[in-house]
Amino acid sequence: MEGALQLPIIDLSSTNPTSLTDSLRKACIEYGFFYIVNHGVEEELIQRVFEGSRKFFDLSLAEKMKVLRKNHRGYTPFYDEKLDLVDNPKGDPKESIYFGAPEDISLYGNLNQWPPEEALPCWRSTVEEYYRAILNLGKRVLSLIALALNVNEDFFEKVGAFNPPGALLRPMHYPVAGEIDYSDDKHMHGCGAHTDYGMITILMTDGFPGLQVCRDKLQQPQIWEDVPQLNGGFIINIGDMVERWTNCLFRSIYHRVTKPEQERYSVAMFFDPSPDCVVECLKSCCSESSPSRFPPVRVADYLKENYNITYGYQCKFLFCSSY
Ligand SMILES: O=C(O)CCC(=O)C(=O)O
Ligand SMILES: [Fe+2]
Repeated sequence: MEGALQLPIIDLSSTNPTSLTDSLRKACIEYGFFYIVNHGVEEELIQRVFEGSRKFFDLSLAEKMKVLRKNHRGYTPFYDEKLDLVDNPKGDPKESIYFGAPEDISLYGNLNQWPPEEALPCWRSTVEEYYRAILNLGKRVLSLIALALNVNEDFFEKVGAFNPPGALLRPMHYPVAGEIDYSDDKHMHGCGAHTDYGMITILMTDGFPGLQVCRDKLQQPQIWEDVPQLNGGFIINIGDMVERWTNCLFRSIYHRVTKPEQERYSVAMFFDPSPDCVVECLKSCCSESSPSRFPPVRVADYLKENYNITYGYQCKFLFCSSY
């Protein structure tokens, strides 16, 4: 642990659009991580999501296993996700649950999975309300990111990134020693080092520390800096897809969560573009002297490859629109 990082704070209530997009551009280039404040999401809704999430993870393992992840929606038990096989060879000692868009009705119906309403009253309505609020916020942030890249503000809509919606909401729980045996691996982290695969991630934590970033993964020894929760703010990071669109101008930064000293909860929304969207370097981000570093990629192919590595399975249904 090398100390806390002073991340840029982007104030969405700013009445000066040029200074807003300028500061956002700088934040995406220099850090790939930033806070947003005055975002319009009610504190009361955030508290309800955390309260429901604690109650969900408090259910018995047998109850949680009834909503075990299928088609990339549902409960992911401890050690299911393998993000860093060096430090966390058994997988990450955290549990989580994935939700897709409430409106995402596939051939198989809505794929989200819910425990019975009696077991967890109002959980479904709270999660759906939060999903819609963060989806709107994410669309707003992505339109500002588009302006910061000097493309039209509806760029991400126009390339089909939201049609159908690919964003996944994921409440997470990091237990303390006792519930999890950390003793056999002293380097183990709550969440192994990784980058996020999508466009952006919008994260809220319960305020307990743990999140760290490594701004230069090639530098040895690596320097990991703490990212504290900012009161009233969301933490946003750039994902691999925006890094590829911008030819590494906007950076998808390695991050992890340390072994928790207190029980810790967080809720992330991953803005993955739609499966059939093709991500290709923006013209303004490459030239003869600085050619594109990545070939165009179909989002379904990129996500499939990465989810297969981290979960070790074929995620067919996640991409059912493309089969
Ligand atoms: O729980 C956190 O603070 C971050 C988790 C994370 O980075 C992820 O799930 O991708
Ligand atoms: Fe992440």
